[in-house]
Amino acid sequence: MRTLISPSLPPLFSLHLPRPSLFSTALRASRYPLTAPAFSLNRLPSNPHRSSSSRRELQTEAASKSKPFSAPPGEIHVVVGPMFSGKTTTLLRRILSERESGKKVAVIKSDKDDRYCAESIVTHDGEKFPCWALPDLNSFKERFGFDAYRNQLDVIGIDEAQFFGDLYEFCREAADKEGKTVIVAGLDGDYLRRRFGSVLDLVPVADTVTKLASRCEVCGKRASFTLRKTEERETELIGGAEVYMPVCRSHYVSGQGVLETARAVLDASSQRNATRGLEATSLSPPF
Ligand SMILES: Nc1ncnc2c1ncn2[C@@H]1O[C@H](COP(=O)(O)OP(=O)(O)O)[C@@H](O)[C@H]1O
Ligand SMILES: Cc1cn([C@H]2C[C@H](O)[C@@H](COP(=O)(O)O)O2)c(=O)[nH]c1=O
Ligand SMILES: [Zn+2]
Repeated sequence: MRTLISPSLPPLFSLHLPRPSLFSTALRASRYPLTAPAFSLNRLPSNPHRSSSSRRELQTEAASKSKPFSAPPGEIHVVVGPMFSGKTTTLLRRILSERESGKKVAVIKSDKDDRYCAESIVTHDGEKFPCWALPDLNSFKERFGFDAYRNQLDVIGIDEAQFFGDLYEFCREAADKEGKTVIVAGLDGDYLRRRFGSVLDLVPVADTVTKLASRCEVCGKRASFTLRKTEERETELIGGAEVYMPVCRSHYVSGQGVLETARAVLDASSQRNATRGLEATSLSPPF
């Protein structure tokens, strides 16, 4: 593997390029487009064939091209865990603390989650904070106002992040290019412990990742998983304690095994009942 940049030398002079590489070709073709902070304008190499005024022109041109990169870098913080583990509570605390320190904040949640209240994020303990309930994250900038987004917003909280298909693109752009701090709360896994939406895709671009735990409803131990108590099998199913319970690993494994069998039995019986005009109902937890 070849090291292209040596940390001990100034960035532009430290490239070891034995023959034209993609990097040097692009650099020549676009006349110094690399104006992100790592490539400081003061270090533009002096070219004996250029006058100092044409160097100044180059620097001005480069400075104007650097605008998209001129926002200070933002941050991405991801908070995951099963249901009832305190994700919304944690998001709320961090948002309040950012606001107390003078930052301008906004919170977004998926409009799919219509439990409790449409215009607020609400914890399972009833704490609330006003939010934008949206179908996707891309619509946020327009709804908030492009100007207000650019100039009057520092911190964005996102709750129920598993429901946003454009989560990864939105967060990366907000933090990398727009200098925003993004705090993301969502389920890492669904009721079958499969990755949920694109929350986990954020891990490589996140500054911090926190996995919270709840208490197992059966034995009181640490609960890292969510068990669905009803017969439904679709991935997305909005609900609270009437549908889901937090469980530890051993109660997930035993419960899920029994529930899957019960779902299969119910499927078969509902098919039989459908032909007789009856309907199957919900399951009881198998503990
Ligand atoms: N089985 C449960 N049913 C209802 N509420 C619960 C249950 N277990 C814990 N809670 C409460 O939910 C709170 C966490 O709520 P919240 O922050 O909304 O969690 P999350 O966003 O992770 O679902 C806990 O502090 C606890 O008081
Ligand atoms: C496990 C699981 C959950 N959901 C839904 C249920 C709730 O509406 C939200 C999670 O809310 P919380 O703030 O984490 O309590 O997600 C789902 O649709 N599918 C699932 O498998
Ligand atoms: Zn348990």
